[in-house]
Amino acid sequence: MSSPGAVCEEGQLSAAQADAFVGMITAFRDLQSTLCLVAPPPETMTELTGAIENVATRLKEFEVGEGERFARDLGMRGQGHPVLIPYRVTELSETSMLGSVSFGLANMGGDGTAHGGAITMLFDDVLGTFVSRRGQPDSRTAFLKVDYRNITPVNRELRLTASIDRIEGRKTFVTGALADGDVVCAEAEALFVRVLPPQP
Ligand SMILES: CCCCCCCCCCCCCCCC(=O)SCCNC(=O)CCNC(=O)[C@H](O)C(C)(C)COP(=O)(O)OP(=O)(O)OC[C@H]1O[C@@H](n2cnc3c(N)ncnc32)[C@H](O)[C@@H]1OP(=O)(O)O
Repeated sequence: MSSPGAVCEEGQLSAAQADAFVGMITAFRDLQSTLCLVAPPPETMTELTGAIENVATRLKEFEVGEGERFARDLGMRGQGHPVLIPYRVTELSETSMLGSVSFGLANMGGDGTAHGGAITMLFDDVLGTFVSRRGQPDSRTAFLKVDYRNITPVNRELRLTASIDRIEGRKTFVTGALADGDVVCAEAEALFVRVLPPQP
């Protein structure tokens, strides 16, 4: 079955590899979310811990070097990484981006709202990827400021916007926002600086 929204147009993976990997990551995310909801008896937890350890042991058979790892195929917009928040890009121009995102239960801080750190991580990933595509590749976050304007609900489709404000030499200044309908949940302001060789 094809995973909805699997995107790898810039990556090295074939469509079949990308679909299969995103499927595995999606199952892992479901596990993380489920863990936030349950209260099993100790013997069940011991049994399931063994099952999870077995999966990790099996996967370790396929460890590869940097550059060959599927999770680093960053063309997949957060979908191919077990911890990043997956999002969709619906419009992309030279200086702006529109997309959508939904935080899962595993990203919850409390009372059905997203953890502030998860929101900041989303902005870093979205703005960094956007700068790589439309600003300057090989840039790193120099600063990232987030204003939490209102609570950010989990399990709800939110609007994600980003724009490049200006480029000065190696510096790309960007802003981003996350909104629930007309309500602005959070806003971000960031500077990405293009690294110079031999910087890693
Ligand atoms: C095939 C295609 C694929 C496409 C799809 C690709 C996808 C690919 C997506 C990646 C998506 C992941 C996005 C995550 C991105 C991270 O999270 S990166 C990790 C977090 N960031 C870091 O670890 C950065 C650590 N810091 C550093 O490495 C260095 O401090 C930096 C940022 C490279 C800058 O150091 P530097 O190169 O020595 O530059 P430096 O001379 O200090 O500063 C350059 C200029 O920036 C200014 N500046 C530097 N820092 C600051 C600051 N904090 N505040 C204000 N100004 C500053 C300086 O004042 C200077 O300004 P000018 O004098 O030129 O006007």
